[in-house]
Amino acid sequence: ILEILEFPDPRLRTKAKPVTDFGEELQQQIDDMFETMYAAPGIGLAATQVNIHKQFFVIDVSEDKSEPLVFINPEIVEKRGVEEMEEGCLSFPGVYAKVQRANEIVVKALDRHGKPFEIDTGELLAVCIQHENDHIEGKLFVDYLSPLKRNRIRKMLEKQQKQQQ
Ligand SMILES: O=C(O)C[C@@H](Cc1ccccc1)[C@H](O)SCc1ccccc1
Ligand SMILES: [Zn+2]
Repeated sequence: ILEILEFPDPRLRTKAKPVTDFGEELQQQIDDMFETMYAAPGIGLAATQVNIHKQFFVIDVSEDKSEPLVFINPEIVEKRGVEEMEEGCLSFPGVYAKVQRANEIVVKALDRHGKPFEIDTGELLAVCIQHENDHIEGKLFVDYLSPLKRNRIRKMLEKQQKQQQ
């Protein structure tokens, strides 16, 4: 289980680098991220959140952990429509906020063996891909909120973190 960075940790703002080596280290990191995501529990987890600054994330929106997906060096090549969803984030325990995102997207990425693939998807999977893709760009869902709301969330989490020290 990997430790998940919590806002306002500045490392969450790091821009991840493209993956070039698909060897053992990456394979182990992918397995560790799935284990961490399922344990959270969550339906997505980006490498940035566990302080690995490489461009990849894992997702599984299935009910029974049956559809693990790995997106490496992802590129969202098309966005259509708009939908609003109440989002959570493993880096913001207990924080939920409405975010508007495209409701249909086309994504190009590499799988864990470096093989290119493309998917055209919508609904929860599309929202999750956009949420995770933001993470590897150092963008967080609170960036879509007003500065007032973002500061309130920061103060609340800093208070929570002080109590845990
Ligand atoms: O990146 C993360 O922190 C994991 C996120 C992924 C996510 C956020 C918003 C909307 C969809 C996915 C969540 O912690 S996973 C928890 C969750 C579970 C069911 C539905 C929405 C979020
Ligand atoms: Zn998140």
